Amino acid sequence: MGRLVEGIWRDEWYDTDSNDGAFVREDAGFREWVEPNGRFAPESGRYHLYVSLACPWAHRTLIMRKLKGLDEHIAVSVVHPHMLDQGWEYDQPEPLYGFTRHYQLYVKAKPDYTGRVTVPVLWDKQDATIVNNESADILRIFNSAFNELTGNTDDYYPSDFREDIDRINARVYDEVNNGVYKSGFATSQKAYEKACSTLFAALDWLEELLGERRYLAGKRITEADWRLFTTLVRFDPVYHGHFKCNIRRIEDYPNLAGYTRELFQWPGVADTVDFHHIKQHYYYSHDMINPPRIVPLGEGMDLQRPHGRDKLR
Ligand SMILES: N[C@@H](CCC(=O)N[C@@H](CS)C(=O)NCC(=O)O)C(=O)O
Repeated sequence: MGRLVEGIWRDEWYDTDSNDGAFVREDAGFREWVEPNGRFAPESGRYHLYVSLACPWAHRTLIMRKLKGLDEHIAVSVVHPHMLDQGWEYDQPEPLYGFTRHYQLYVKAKPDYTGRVTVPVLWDKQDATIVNNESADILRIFNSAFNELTGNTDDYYPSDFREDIDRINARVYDEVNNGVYKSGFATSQKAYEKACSTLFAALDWLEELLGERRYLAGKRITEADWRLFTTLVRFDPVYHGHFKCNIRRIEDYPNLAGYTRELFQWPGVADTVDFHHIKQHYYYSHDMINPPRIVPLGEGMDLQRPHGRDKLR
């Protein structure tokens, strides 16, 4: 694990000391957009998506790529699940430049880049650069930018739901998606307890909401659901133990558990979930949390069971 400083790789762990033991996530460095008549036009085969199957942020983009029928237009490369002293690496050299380390892409895009080297990355083959490395943006790009090419106009950020979606996303991002990391990467008891209690208060809120609504924003599935799902599906097998988010399991929340199963069973989605990568990545890579690197056997809840969410229709 490390970061680039002016284009040079440095092996270092997150700095929590300057924040009283709390983990603070760095903002993504590339935030361009794919749009008709823009620098990055929506074209088939022009973009490449680099992901980790373990990473919840990258996972969202894989789901949206699937839901929006982009498989044949945007190819994908997957990093090895273990993120060690060279950061993310490729088992086989990646297809565009033969790189074996993910940071090489960042240096190619910006030779003096300073910052973390993360997945997902949406890469433009034409200009040989990173278009965007923020999953929340990539979701929205996939949601609408390629509609003319695919003919798929399914909308996961519909205008009349946006206010609700944005409000829900804001809390889910800070307290749940990032909340599990704040709990797991905390290096002081106080920072851990704060993150973990905030996380479970948010899960309690979601449990109640999902008792009234089939999906987070109402009757219709939206990006807010897919953003939450990738954290929920990792929760029982990884975050509950490895990140010490152990006040309850998702399985102990009837509505959240049924909802997680429904989203898992959504056409195409189960294929994007890889528990081997998920468990190997977290338990093996974070040796400061798990020094012997033992990967536990359990895989969490049975996601194939009927979800029973139809009753909320
Ligand atoms: N804001 C980014 C965060 C992405 C992110 O942090 N990805 C993790 C993997 S789950 C990563 O690549 N971490 C490497 C690092 O922080 O050095 C997004 O949502 O796309």
